[in-house]
Amino acid sequence: MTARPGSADTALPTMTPTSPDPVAMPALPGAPYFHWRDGELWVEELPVAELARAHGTPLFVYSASAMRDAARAYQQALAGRDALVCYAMKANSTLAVLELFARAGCGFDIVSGGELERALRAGADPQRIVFSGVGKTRAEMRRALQVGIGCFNVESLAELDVLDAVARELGCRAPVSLRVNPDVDAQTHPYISTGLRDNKFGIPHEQALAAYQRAATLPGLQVVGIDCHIGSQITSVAPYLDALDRVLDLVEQVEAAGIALHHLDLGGGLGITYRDETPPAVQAWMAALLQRLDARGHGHRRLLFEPGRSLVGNAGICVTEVLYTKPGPAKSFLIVDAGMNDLPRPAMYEAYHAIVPVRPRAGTPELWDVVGPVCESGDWLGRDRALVTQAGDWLAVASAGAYCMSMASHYNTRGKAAEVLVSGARSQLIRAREVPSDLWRQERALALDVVTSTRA
Ligand SMILES: Cc1ncc(COP(=O)(O)O)c(C=O)c1O
Ligand SMILES: N[C@@H](CCCC[NH3+])C(=O)O
Repeated sequence: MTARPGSADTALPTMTPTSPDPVAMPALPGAPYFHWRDGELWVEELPVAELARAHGTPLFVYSASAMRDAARAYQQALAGRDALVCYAMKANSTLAVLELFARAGCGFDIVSGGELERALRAGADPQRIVFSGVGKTRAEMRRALQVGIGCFNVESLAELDVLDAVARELGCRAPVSLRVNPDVDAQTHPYISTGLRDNKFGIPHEQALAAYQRAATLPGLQVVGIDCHIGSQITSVAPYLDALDRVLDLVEQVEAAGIALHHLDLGGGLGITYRDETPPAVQAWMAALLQRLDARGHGHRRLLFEPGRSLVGNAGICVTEVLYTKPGPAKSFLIVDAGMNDLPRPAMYEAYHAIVPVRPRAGTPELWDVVGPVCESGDWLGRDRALVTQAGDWLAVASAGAYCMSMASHYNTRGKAAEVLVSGARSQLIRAREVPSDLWRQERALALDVVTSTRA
């Protein structure tokens, strides 16, 4: 009987083993960078088990080649255009990952002062940074202006006025795009849709022309472009084309009003395969956008993109150890050492991640709920997964490169996991595992006299 990571995974393509495997396994979504060799899971030219043994678990393992190739796919699809890929670093903001993308020629999309400092620390060129987000503070604006960032993606009229004031205080002009909310359904999970009129993001497209006219009158602002990001994990081209049409309608109106727009920022959001989704390849998706741009006479414009998930999502896995098996009358649980604090996506969005044994065993699979050690019933990583496993085994949670470590928390005073980056047959620890004292480093012992004894 073939061990499978879950009945739904049967939709994944079957991979030809490089040598006779004791147990044939379907390809992971992160293939070919994560692949089966000699009956176990490998990342590039290293066995995953070797990394787990060396660094312990939970452990995030990333493929540098997967990240580099993903960035290259964008750059190749944009070859011959004046374009910049700004990695949306919220997807995975570990410094070494940022350094990798900076060296690959990417800029960055940031959403906080913290992300700005991380990007600078990683060697980012401030001119290649765009600053999105609905709640930028004055202090964040000031710092971004002082370091000379490329563009603020302004998300409300109120923010325009504040940015104008901050820039004038500093005696400079802030480069701005307005983030337009085109009211387009991205057909994704409601929590990660951002381009509908009900969402908090962007300036409603009906108000955008007036907003541009206002921006053009403010002396602290320099209008440079237009921006639109409609959501995340988008798996079809149609919503992008709808949004692009709305953006181009606006570009034409804004320029007819005498306001020049230098660049178009078309955001990020391209989806990846977690289970059986079939998002368009970057090349095909981009070709459709470029064709529409050309057809409408805007092909000469500078283009910015803000991809996150599609650059890193399938470039990472999380390796976790089975601590206990807990068969029960209603449900059988595999209790593993990674929890919702490490991998929040299932708890937050009921998201699916494939889960496979690092060293598959032969046998008859049983159905398990894979759960973490955190004291919440929502602390699950996978439900009803068909697995052959036992305590002490390592499991790999696939597609864990995006929105896992960057959304990890310290809940239950659990330190964050370690991270390893692999390139060929070499690996580097890029984040050491946190120890408890790391977690209370900023806390202070009680000094106030607030406790009176309740004892008689
Ligand atoms: C403004 C902005 N740009 C880019 C992204 C990146 O999205 P994704 O990771 O889906 O490519 C996001 C997240 O949805 C975002 O909010
Ligand atoms: N955190 C989400 C994506 C949100 C993108 C941010 N705008 C996820 O894990 O899928």
